[in-house]
Amino acid sequence: MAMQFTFGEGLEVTGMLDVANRYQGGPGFIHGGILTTAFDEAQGMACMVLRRPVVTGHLQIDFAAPIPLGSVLELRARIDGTVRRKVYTSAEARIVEGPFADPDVVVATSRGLFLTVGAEHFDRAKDFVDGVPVSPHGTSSV
Ligand SMILES: CCCCCCCCCCCCCC(=O)SCCNC(=O)CCNC(=O)[C@H](O)C(C)(C)COP(=O)(O)OP(=O)(O)OC[C@H]1O[C@@H](n2cnc3c(N)ncnc32)[C@H](O)[C@@H]1OP(=O)(O)O
Repeated sequence: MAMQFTFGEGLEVTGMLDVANRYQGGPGFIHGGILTTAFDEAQGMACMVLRRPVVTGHLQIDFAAPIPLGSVLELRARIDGTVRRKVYTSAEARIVEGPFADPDVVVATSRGLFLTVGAEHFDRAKDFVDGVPVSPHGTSSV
C-alpha cells in the first residue's frame, strides 16, 4: 500500500492515503479491509519511535462514515502508552481532499495493541521472504 508518512512533534505520525479505484469495496466507497490496513500501517509506523520491531496483536476499527473513491485520507496515529512488550496505539482518519472532504470530521478511528518482538519472530519465515520490503512497514501488496 502506498502511503506517505511524516513524523510530527512528540509521538504522532501522519499518513496520507490516496483512495484509488482499486481500493473499492461497496460501489464507490473504500473497502473496510483497505482502511484497516492503512490504520495498521500508520499505527505500526508510530511504533517505530521505539526502535524495536513490533507486530500487530489486536486492532479495532470504528467505521464512522463512508469514504468515497477519489478521497485523500489523512491518518494521524500515536503511541498512547507501553506496558512491558505491549504498545497501545490509537489513530483517526479524516477526508482532507476530494468528495466529502471536511478536515473537521473524523470518518474512522482505530485502537491497536502492538507487541515488540525479537529478530527470531521473523527468522522463522526467512525462507519465505518475497523480495525486500521498501520500508519496515512497506510490506503490503494491495
Ligand atoms: C530483525 C528483523 C527486523 C524486521 C523489522 C520489520 C518490522 C516490520 C513489522 C511490520 C508489521 C506490520 C504490522 C503487521 O501486519 S504484523 C502482522 C500481523 N500480526 C501478526 O502476525 C502477529 C501474530 N501473532 C503473534 O505473533 C503473537 O500472538 C504475538 C507476538 C502478537 C503475541 O504473542 P507472544 O507469545 O509474544 O505474547 P504473549 O502471549 O507472551 O503475551 C504478551 C502480552 O501481550 C498480551 N497479548 C498478546 N496478544 C494479545 C492480543 N491479541 N490481545 C490482547 N492482548 C494480547 C498478553 O495478554 C500478554 O499480556 P501481559 O500478560 O504481559 O499483561
